[in-house]
Amino acid sequence: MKKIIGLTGGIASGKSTVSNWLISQGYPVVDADVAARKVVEPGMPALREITEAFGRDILLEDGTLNRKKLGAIIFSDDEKRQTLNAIVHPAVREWMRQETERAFLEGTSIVIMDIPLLFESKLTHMVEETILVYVSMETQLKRLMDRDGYSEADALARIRAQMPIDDKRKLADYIIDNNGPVSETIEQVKEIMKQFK
Ligand SMILES: CC(C)(COP(=O)(O)OP(=O)(O)OC[C@H]1O[C@@H](n2cnc3c(N)ncnc32)[C@H](O)[C@@H]1O)[C@@H](O)C(=O)NCCC(=O)NCCS
Ligand SMILES: Nc1ncnc2c1ncn2[C@@H]1O[C@H](COP(=O)(O)OP(=O)(O)OP(=O)(O)O)[C@@H](O)[C@H]1O
Repeated sequence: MKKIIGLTGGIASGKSTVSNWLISQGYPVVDADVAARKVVEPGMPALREITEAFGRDILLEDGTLNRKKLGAIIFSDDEKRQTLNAIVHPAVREWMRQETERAFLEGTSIVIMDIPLLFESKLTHMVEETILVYVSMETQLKRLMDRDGYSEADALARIRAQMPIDDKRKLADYIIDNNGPVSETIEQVKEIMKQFK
């Protein structure tokens, strides 16, 4: 039986911490953030569309996307974020579908899709089960600022660009509480994964 599990959470909630452990255990993880980088590489149609919408100044000198600049624009402007999403998300979905198909062809029975915007983008139809990596907003803000060095205002803008993580709790099939130490988080992941064996 083939199964696709959606792993989600808010920004800096600990998805990579969980998915890195799953990868270390041999589970195939298809990551939407990786997809979102692949589909805007030089030469890809989405990058051309981004330069048409945001201007050529959105590129670095070597022709790659200036992610820092684009992030500063889209996390402070809902309309511009929607413009970017409309360009990038269809290509991300297609890449995710292909990678998942490839993993199944290689013989796996479970694929984990790591999708930060699983609920916001209404992508639950792509998966059979949903796992939320949960932290309180306080922990989320602190970890985001510590990891990426954002000011509180910049970190809050990123958090507010997503569905409040407390609302995601109501939508998820499984919830992993990542407020404590990583070891406790991994114990919870192990318990959940037992059910899919
Ligand atoms: C704006 C961009 C260039 C900023 O790049 P940067 O390297 O700083 O961030 P990165 O891509 O690593 O994303 C970090 C996190 O930000 C959050 N995030 C990214 N894009 C969005 C968005 N459009 N809306 C809400 N949250 C987002 C996610 O939690 C993600 O895990 C980049 O995030 C992007 O291209 N976003 C649009 C694609 C997208 O929606 N990606 C999220 C998964 S599909
Ligand atoms: N249980 C924990 N205790 C302490 N720090 C943690 C814990 N879990 C994650 N972190 C740290 O918090 C930060 C965010 O975690 P991680 O990068 O896994 O989140 P993410 O959800 O993948 O983020 P993003 O949405 O930005 O991709 C990282 O610096 C990570 O090392």
